[in-house]
Amino acid sequence: MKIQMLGTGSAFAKTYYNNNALVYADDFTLMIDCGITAPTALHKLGKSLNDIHAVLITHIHADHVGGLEELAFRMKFQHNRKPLLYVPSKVITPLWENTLKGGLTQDQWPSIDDFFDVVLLEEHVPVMITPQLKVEIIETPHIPNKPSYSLYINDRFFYSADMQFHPQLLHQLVEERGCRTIFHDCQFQSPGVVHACLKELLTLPDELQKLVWLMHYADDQEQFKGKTGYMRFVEQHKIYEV
Ligand SMILES: Nc1ccn([C@@H]2O[C@@H]3COP(=O)(O)O[C@H]3[C@H]2O)c(=O)n1
Ligand SMILES: [Zn+2]
Ligand SMILES: [Zn+2]
Repeated sequence: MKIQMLGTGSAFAKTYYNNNALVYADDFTLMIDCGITAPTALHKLGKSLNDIHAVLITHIHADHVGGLEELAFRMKFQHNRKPLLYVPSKVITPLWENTLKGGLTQDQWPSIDDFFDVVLLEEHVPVMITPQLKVEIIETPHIPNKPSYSLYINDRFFYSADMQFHPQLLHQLVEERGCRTIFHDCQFQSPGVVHACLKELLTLPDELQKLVWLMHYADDQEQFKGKTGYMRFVEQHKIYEV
């Protein structure tokens, strides 16, 4: 499979788009998260919303779901179809009740099912989105009592959504589950609190750092080139085979 970040920016970055991704497999395009800037980033890449077959949501911060209202309305009015929406079961109610309902609902469309074909995801139950795209959600710590999920794809690629530093999970994925590439959010400022910060990620052993690519970074990313140990930066819009 291939992955192309629509953006690699932190929630408040202004020179990078929101940390959302396009995953390509079997002529199918899955968007991972759809933040405020996702429609603009797609436009910048010359892609139509109609090129997106499905969207997967990790948690309900606006840099991950703020573009869903536009996506839902434009799919309905311009493309006359309902996109597939993969959502962890613990996230579906807050996504509709706390994020989308206010803007989307009207008399004849009272429910999220009027806009999306929803597929609920459960931990430990991988889903075959296409024959070449297997996705498993892993609940990872981000904000207390707000469910947030990272992804383990095709038994070899870990995509953190927004998560606190969790070295045990990274070790387990690499040493016990065959993980070969890790895309990880990274906050430059310490302490991380709700994200892994660079200082924490630099405590990972060299062999693990070599698998790590940093994303979800702030506007001052350039200043940190050469200061990330063996970890590399993901570049937005570049296509990676993983
Ligand atoms: N307790 C919190 C909650 C939020 N935040 C900031 O708000 C951002 C929301 O999107 P994010 O990408 O999860 O990053 C969060 C923090 O920058 C934070 O720093 N501390
Ligand atoms: Zn975020
Ligand atoms: Zn978040």
